[in-house]
Amino acid sequence: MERLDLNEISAPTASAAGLPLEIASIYRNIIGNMYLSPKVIRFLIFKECVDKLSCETYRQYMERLRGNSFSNKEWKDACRTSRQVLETDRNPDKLDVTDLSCLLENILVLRENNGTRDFSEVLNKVRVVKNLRNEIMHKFEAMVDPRKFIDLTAALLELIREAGRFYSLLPAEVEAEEKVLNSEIANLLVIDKTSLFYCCSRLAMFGKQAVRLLWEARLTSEVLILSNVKVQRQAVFHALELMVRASAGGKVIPYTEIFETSEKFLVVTGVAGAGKTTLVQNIVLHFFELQEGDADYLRPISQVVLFECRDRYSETLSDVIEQHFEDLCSDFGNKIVLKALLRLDVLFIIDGFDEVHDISLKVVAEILAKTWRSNCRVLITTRPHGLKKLQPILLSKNCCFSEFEIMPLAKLEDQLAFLRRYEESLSEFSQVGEMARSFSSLKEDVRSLFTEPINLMHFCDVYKYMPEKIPSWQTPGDVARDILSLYKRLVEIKLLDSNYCDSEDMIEDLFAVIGSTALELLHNNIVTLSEENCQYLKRQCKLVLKRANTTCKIDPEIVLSVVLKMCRPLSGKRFVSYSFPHKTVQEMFAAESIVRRIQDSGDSINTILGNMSKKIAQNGDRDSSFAPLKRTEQNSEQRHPLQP
Ligand SMILES: Nc1ncnc2c1ncn2[C@@H]1O[C@H](COP(=O)(O)OP(=O)(O)OP(=O)(O)O)[C@@H](O)[C@H]1O
Repeated sequence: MERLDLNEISAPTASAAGLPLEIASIYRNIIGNMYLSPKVIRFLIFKECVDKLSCETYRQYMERLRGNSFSNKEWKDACRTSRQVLETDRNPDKLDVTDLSCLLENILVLRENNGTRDFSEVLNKVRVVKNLRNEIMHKFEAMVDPRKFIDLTAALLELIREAGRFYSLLPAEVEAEEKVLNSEIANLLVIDKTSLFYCCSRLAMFGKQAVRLLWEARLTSEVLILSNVKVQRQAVFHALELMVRASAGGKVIPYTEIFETSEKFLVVTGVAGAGKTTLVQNIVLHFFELQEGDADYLRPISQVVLFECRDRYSETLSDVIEQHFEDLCSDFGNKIVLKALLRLDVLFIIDGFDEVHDISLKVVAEILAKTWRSNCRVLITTRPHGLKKLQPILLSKNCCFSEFEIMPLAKLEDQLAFLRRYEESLSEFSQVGEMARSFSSLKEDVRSLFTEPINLMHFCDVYKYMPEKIPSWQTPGDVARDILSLYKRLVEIKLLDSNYCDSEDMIEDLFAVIGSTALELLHNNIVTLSEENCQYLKRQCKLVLKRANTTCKIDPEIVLSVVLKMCRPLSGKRFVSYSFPHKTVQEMFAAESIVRRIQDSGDSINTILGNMSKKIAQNGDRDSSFAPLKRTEQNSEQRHPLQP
């Protein structure tokens, strides 16, 4: 049985000690499924595969039995999620119940050519063990139920006896196997705190709570991009549809069905603002509700780990694990917790692969390398262009994946349903239905611009702050122009609040500075600003304000608080950072900056971007205001520097 180094763990926490019955049941059920069941099925595998050569992988062995090679499709259909381990492994030691039962079933079927052996009873008994595994590992109620362990051990003893009958073993051999099993069962009356399974048990018991603590408050509500109004994410969530790419020929499915595919790796693509991040955040929230009976599609998932590729602080997977399971990591150490996690059915979510940088790429690579042979699943979201970089990485790590694309909200009825949810949640819209009505009055070609949630969100903002603009929209270009002027209007309102009236030129200059910053950041693939980055931007704005020579004193923070939002760190050990309210907003500012430069200098986009690259290459990180975030000690007080 797998043991921990005693030096690696400290005493259990009081909470574990306070729940001895539950933890004891979980511990036994975990050992039953992760150790005893594989051991018994392996006993049958050894009997069945006496002619297997040690140098053969299981795929090669099966191909020898059937006399020819499997096509890729045949292999996938025969072995589903186990196909990669069975393709590479040569002995059954590292295979779990799912892999072992799949292997045994395939071999029995392959050998059955002359119909002389009736193996249906053996298979039935293996299936009982496998089903118990799935029930226990996927349902917390089953995992804490001590009767499940009794059922499992009875099923395992039955399986040994059936093996005796099927392989005509000597009674002494069967009895010896039963005796070993019974004594291992008896040993489980005492919890071995040095066993990896104990760490798995603690994770099963407390892991979800820890993840909930980290994410729930962050994800439950959404602050709307411009209005600073909070809505409940699940109340406004519009269930998106996804298109299955490649072999499935463009079938459209509800997002909850993506987990039904046999691939462990799921890639969800979507254009800017299509709703990728919102989708995964909604999935995480659903995961917390599992106990209440909702979200059955997440049943097979026992833990969730969410990693955002824009994260510039987590250097290893171990850092990510520590953020999620801080207490368990301090009891067992990060490495052990990660090792235990990989034995459970974890869903790793990697959000925004298109934003990946050198540091986060290492974390992504580690997740892929460590999960491909486990029962974990990995859901990755990316804008479509990120796929070019992602695909070769997935293939090099042996990760077969299914690809899904978020469908645009093309039908008017869907767009209206989307808007109505927000309208109903925003109490400030006194007359619910008015915003949707205003939307339906748009010209068809203008309306067809609003196929992504982010655009509908912008519609909500324009409707709130500049409803008079909407009837004048004739072309898609009119909409884009007004969304940016909306930001200018908001800054203007803020400045008016500070008694500053003559602001038009100055706002243009401020936006030029912000736009050029947004562009430089994007050029470096940076969507998260450090406090230093922010201070730099503030200094630039101060220069503009100084040049404007105003009589009243204006704090640049007033302006920046409209265009940047604070991102709270995931753990107290990390630092506050800032970002534009949405990447698409940063892109709008950057795009305007390019247009301004083209108008001023007549240069092409390529020349402008080429000059930026040259400047960065000449200066290196030394002078770049947007070098990767630095690890500096942070003030304990996390004040938004943009908020006076
Ligand atoms: N399914 C949805 N239901 C309700 N609102 C949504 C939904 N999807 C997205 N939104 C709204 O649209 C905004 C943009 O969506 P989101 O950030 O999820 O897009 P994205 O595809 O991750 O964008 P990007 O590629 O630019 O990072 C969200 O902040 C949210 O307000």
